[in-house]
Amino acid sequence: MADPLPEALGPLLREARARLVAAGVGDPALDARLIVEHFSGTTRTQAIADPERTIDSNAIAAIDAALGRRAGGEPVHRILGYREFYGLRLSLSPETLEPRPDTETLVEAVLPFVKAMAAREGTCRILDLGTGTGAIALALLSAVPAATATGVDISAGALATAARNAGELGLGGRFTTVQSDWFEKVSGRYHVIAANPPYIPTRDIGNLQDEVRDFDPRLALDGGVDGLNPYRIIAAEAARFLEAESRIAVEIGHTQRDEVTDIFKAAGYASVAALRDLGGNDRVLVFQWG
Ligand SMILES: C[S@@+](CC[C@H](N)C(=O)[O-])C[C@H]1O[C@@H](n2cnc3c(N)ncnc32)[C@H](O)[C@@H]1O
Repeated sequence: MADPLPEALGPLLREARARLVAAGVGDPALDARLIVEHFSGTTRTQAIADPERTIDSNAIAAIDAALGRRAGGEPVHRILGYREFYGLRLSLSPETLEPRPDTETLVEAVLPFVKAMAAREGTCRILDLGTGTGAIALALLSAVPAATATGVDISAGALATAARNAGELGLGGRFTTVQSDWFEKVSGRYHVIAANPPYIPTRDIGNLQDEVRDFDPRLALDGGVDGLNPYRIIAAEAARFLEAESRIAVEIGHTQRDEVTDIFKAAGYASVAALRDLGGNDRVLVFQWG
């Protein structure tokens, strides 16, 4: 059994880190800091300025349990219950994918268009297909006060989390949710459709990192036999829900650029942009309709 954790903040952080190092965790210093700060309600500045500060026993017990979970392989943001995305704190639930920094590339890709549409038309209607935590829609709404968004997901649990996130961020008045199998229950027309659909081929799910395979919902990962099924459905049906001069932007797996481009071009869309993520991988494709 591990030694009891120290009560003073500085030594507590050091011991937390040592436990995660011993467990072989990838970024032990960062994860130890996130866990200690979250459960003790302290900040990085306090750890530097006041390392002798005493942490109460309830917080120590919570940190102890959280370190055990992290050492056992649970992703740190699942333990904290939230993840930052585009500067927004988004709550997670078992039904939601953890939003990833790569997906911020999609937000950046359509943001200028959303801003321009809102300036020209007084609004910009956004449809976020497979919204999960609401990450993409809420990031765009937070940046463009005149925009509105509809978040679609097949998972009722994900939509409940997205609606809660919208409310907590003060964006609930401009965000609605629709439980739907892609476009089945969707109505209206939109200036922007954004989607980060499941795109992992079914046979590759077993080879994903443990933290992804065991903790992100399978519904958020599995894109069918070749990983491209959701793109085929979206490309075939989106036109009926798009305004003239609109945009559709999709996140892709890093090897899928040509295949997904072909799917959208064959359905009548024109390619507008292809963007790479911070790691230099192909990540986002933007198409125009009309
Ligand atoms: C890769 S996750 C993306 C979540 C979020 N948009 C993000 O970027 O973090 C894909 C999402 O699509 C949803 N989904 C899967 N199949 C769907 C379907 N047939 N219709 C609607 N949503 C679906 C999943 O529940 C999941 O929330």
